[in-house]
Amino acid sequence: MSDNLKQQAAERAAEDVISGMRLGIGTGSTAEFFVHALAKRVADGLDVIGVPTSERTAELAASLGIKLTTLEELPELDLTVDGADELDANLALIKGGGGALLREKIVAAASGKMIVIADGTKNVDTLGQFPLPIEVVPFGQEATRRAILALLREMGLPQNLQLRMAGEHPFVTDGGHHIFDAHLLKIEDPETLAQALVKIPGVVEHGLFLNLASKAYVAGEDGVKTITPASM
Ligand SMILES: O=C(CO)[C@H](O)[C@H](O)COP(=O)(O)O
Repeated sequence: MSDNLKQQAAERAAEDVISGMRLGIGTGSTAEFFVHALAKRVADGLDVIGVPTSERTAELAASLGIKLTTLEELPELDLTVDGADELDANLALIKGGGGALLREKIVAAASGKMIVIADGTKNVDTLGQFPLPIEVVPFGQEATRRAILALLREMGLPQNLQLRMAGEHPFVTDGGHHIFDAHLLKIEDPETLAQALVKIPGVVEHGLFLNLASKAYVAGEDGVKTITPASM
């Protein structure tokens, strides 16, 4: 069922794409539905060029005949369409469940607009039930972990960090980094946390996407709802 809802949200976003657009293309199962919907429109003559946010998305999009380039070649994009692990009413997001948060954030920030696509289970009042991914450089990782724990303690947040694993080894991102998943339960002040995390040496990026999304299509039993942030 949730797959069907993801597909509905993705297909709605594909309708917003017009010929000539330079597109950021997200990562994850919902984004994959978007890639399929986009590919159908490309087969019907839509002329777009995409920058994928992961190797996985690049492979799928290329196999379906979507023209691709890199952010080096095309550093300014019109629109990024991507999934999310959580979104609140203001379109603050947690992303990175699929491990692509760094490229996803760079691509979203280089885009004039970002549309989030999700099924209704991703909608939350307060971010934090989904563990917050924090991408770190492997060098000195234990020192970085301790610095993150000290910050969480200072902010009165649970000090529960898990190194993401892929079988017996740490999960490695497309950028060659590792990920700590922070189980925080409720992030009451995402702005302060976001600003403090990036100041820690060794932290490359985190999965709080704030003031990046301009619109979300969220699919539920009663159809696809459009959400825009109250503050924008
Ligand atoms: O941030 C992401 C990948 O890094 C994904 O967008 C997020 O994990 C949602 O994935 P899915 O659409 O499979 O539920």
